[in-house]
Amino acid sequence: MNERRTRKPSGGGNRRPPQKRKGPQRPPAEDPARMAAWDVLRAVRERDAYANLALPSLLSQRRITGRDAALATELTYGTCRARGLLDAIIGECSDRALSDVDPDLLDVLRLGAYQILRTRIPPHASVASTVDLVRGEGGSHLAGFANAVLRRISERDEQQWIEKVAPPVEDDPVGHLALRHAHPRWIAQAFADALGSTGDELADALAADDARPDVHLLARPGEISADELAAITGGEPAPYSPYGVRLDPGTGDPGELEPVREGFAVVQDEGSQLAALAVTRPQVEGSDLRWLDLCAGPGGKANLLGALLTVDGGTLDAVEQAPHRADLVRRATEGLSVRVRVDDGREPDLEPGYDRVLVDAPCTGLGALRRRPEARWRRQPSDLAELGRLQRTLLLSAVELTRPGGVVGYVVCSPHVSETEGVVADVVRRTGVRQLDAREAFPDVPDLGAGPSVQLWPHRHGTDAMFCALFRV
Ligand SMILES: C[S@@+](CC[C@H](N)C(=O)[O-])C[C@H]1O[C@@H](n2cnc3c(N)ncnc32)[C@H](O)[C@@H]1O
Repeated sequence: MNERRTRKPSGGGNRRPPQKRKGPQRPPAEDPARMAAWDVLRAVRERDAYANLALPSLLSQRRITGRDAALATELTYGTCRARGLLDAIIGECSDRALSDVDPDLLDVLRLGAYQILRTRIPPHASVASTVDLVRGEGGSHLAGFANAVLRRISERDEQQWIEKVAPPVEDDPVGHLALRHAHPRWIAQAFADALGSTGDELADALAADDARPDVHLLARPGEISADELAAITGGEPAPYSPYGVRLDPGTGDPGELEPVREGFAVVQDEGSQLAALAVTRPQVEGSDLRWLDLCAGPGGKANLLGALLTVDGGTLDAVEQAPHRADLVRRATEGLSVRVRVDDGREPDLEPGYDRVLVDAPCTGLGALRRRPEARWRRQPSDLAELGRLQRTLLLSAVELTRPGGVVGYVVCSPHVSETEGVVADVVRRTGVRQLDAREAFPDVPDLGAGPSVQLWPHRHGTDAMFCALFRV
């Protein structure tokens, strides 16, 4: 093998870093798609920006549309998702530790590596276009470093790199699958614990979690039926939610659809619809017109519950601690019989005696990683302890606020057992509240496991990984 090609290139650390770019205001470059992707990667790293908010706003500021916008989207989201896998491979191809490589340069190497390994762009074009970016921003010596690293990466395809850098599946199945599907190990382990699998099902779950999710709409009850909405939007009725519509992947921006602009429909994952509906399913004796949503912002489930209750003549109280998120709830539930309150759900200033209470608790969001490309690399296991305390306290508060015979639903968008079964077991032990078989509240949904709680999964149900437990007070 050619010695120059096998020698690990060094660079970045002691040399002049790429000039700081001036952010979104700078004029579009010759390669607007890649430049936009690079700028968003930097905003994610430096400012903790959300890629799925930063990118659309930057595309619109720079008037990037059509194929360039599609390419920028693919490169930005794909690179954010695959970061851990890309870093492992880049690390193999550089003689410097990644921590010694200038962070801007590392971002562009990730962008180049992603193109080489996970797109149909020919490897030589991926290398050349990335090196051009570096040359334009950082000068020729850094371009040389980038060229050497990326050319080494292009000597193998993704499968071959995984075989080289991942731990052997026989020694460490979770570690192997985590790297193969570009997830942090602790998250792959959390999925494995929840599924009871370190084999094929874990691989399916991680693969589905690494894919672009379908977009679902909620047809607002009382406004439009799912069949009508599907006919207007060209989507199809969702498999399980009577109010859900699954959009065709080529539909474009769902916010531009007429029924969404006019407020007859909103974007909402089918799993969220099912979890909200589950709280309405168990029978309660006597009055059933006073419901509470204890963690309501930004108002997705309050919208569905409020619409159902408005049709029946009841009222939903929607509590949200953050004022700006309470505003979102107000907007989402305009025209419905919903009272929005800014309050702390742990000790709200409310009259107890609700017929149904939903606790859609703050959580790690490990069940919706598909929707936030960078989220899997930002979350930390240390987030769990504080969230766990909050989740327990909110669920205990919900039990206190519910009348005897009423129903409480505990929902999190996470399969992590410490946020799901751990919280449920603790609250059942402390209060003696009776857990219901939540599977009965998900009619016609297959593969719900042994119960009594329900855990939805992208690979089984095509939804986010929502967890739902139901209780009778
Ligand atoms: C998972 S989100 C709820 C999503 C919402 N149910 C929906 O479907 O759109 C959790 C919400 O709880 C809010 N929250 C956090 N701590 C709270 C507290 N102590 N009391 C009330 N709300 C709280 C957060 O600001 C966040 O908006």
